[in-house]
Amino acid sequence: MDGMSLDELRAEIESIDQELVELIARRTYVAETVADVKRERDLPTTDERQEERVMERAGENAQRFGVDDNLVKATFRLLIELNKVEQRDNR
Ligand SMILES: C=C(O[C@@H]1C=C(C(=O)O)C=C[C@H]1O)C(=O)O
Repeated sequence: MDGMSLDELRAEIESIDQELVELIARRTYVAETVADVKRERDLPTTDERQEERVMERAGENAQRFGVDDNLVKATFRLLIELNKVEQRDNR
């Protein structure tokens, strides 16, 4: 990163942002498929134990990569909530 111009650094962020959106789209798509399975089995949208596992993993991965775990956990909290809104809308 050292020695890169402001424009080059911003181009790098733009490319990362695109990857992030692609990953969010993939996560949302899989969660929609999870919702289909739940609907078939008459299971509730929310699974608190699974949410705890996801949040714990998020914290562990944040530490592994040396980023603030509150930031990472807040991001995952939002992703989970958005998925549940989407799952409920599709019921
Ligand atoms: C996707 C699921 O549905 C909900 C959303 C979750 C998520 O976004 O990670 C986790 C648990 C559920 O409350 C699931 O059960 O796996």
